[in-house]
Amino acid sequence: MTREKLGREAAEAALTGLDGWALAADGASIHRTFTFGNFSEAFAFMTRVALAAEKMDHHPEWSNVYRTVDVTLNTHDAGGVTALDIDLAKKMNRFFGG
Ligand SMILES: C[C@H](O)[C@H](O)[C@H]1CNC2=NC(N)=NC(=O)C2=N1
Repeated sequence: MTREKLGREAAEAALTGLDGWALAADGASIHRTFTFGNFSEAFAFMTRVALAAEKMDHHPEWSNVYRTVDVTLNTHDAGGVTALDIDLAKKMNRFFGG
């Protein structure tokens, strides 16, 4: 099940090969900071992610300052990290990579 909470080891294993993402100290969320060339690039990324997130019905907790976007992902119902978070993190990395 995609909404099944991943334990610390499973979450860490899922993050290997996912550039830039780290598990929070409490194991309940994953984080990445994306840095762009300028604000327009950062906002374009957020727009693409927002549309994908809405389709998934899975939404990032994020903030944007100028050309950086800080992202936290978790699954509220599960109270931690699930495959949905890993899927959204992968999509973000793909959008970031071009
Ligand atoms: C009802 C709706 O499916 C839920 O509230 C969705 C919406 N977006 C969500 N986004 C995230 N990140 N975690 C969730 O658990 C979540 N739940």
